[in-house]
Amino acid sequence: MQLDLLNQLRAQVPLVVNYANYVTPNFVANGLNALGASPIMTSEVDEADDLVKITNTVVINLGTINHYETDLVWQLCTSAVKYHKPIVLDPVAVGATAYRLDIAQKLLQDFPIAVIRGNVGEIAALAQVDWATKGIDAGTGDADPAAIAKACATRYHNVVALSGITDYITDGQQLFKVGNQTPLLPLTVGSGDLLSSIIGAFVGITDNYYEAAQVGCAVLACTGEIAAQPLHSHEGGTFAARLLDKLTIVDKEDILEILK
Ligand SMILES: Nc1ncnc2c1ncn2[C@@H]1O[C@H](COP(=O)(O)OP(=O)(O)O)[C@@H](O)[C@H]1O
Ligand SMILES: Cc1ncsc1CCOP(=O)(O)O
Ligand SMILES: [Mg+2]
Repeated sequence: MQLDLLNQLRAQVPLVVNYANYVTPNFVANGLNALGASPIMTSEVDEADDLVKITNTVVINLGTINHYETDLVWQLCTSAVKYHKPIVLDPVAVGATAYRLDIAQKLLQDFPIAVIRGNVGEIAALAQVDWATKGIDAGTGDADPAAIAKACATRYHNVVALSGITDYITDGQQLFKVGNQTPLLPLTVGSGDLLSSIIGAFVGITDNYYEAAQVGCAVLACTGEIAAQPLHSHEGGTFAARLLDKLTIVDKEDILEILK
């Protein structure tokens, strides 16, 4: 795993344009900023091309997608192709409604999405694997998450980061797992959104999107473990603040010391 990407990120301060949902943008922006990237959220189609021209990456989060903003999303992705900028997709709750699934599938059909980051319910929906999805959460099913992730990456010819108690990162062939975890991460609404944008920041500084996704998952999972260490299982609010504190100072050595 190329953990040197963390030092590279802090040296390069990649700009990450986020089409964010309206629930967690502040947490995502603060998390990116704490890690050393430079976030910008936008909701204006008339500035999309100018923003993408100067960005490292475009992150599309479908958490609160709506028919007023589909033109903005398509413009951000069209400009990303024009300026050869990678796109990361977070298909929030894509299995919950036909509307969300349709939008996600059209995006994947129309644009070369570099990385899809989602929980198992979301990735299963895109891979068309049976799974009982539950809104924004992972839901339940029998299929093997690693196989679901591989099926999704193979279908869309990209990298998939399937997050969960273990994170599975795959390009359809290779598979990498991150075993570090704390229950306080899934307890924090927005931790998945932040993970997608952190992966976006790493994708913005290397052409090896498979490596970038591995490092993004390892950084959040390990920093989460470090932040959670002194806390009780109900202290999600304190955890979110401590996570931002630790993202500011976590380094390659901290991660290598505990990486599982
Ligand atoms: N059951 C779990 N136990 C511990 N960590 C988890 C669990 N599920 C997800 N995570 C971690 O929480 C973070 C957010 O992932 P996840 O909750 O899967 O995304 P989302 O919020 O989009 O559903 C990731 O770092 C992931 O590794
Ligand atoms: C609750 C909610 N509703 C639409 S987006 C969103 C936040 C999802 O955040 P995450 O996927 O990181 O838990
Ligand atoms: Mg999510």
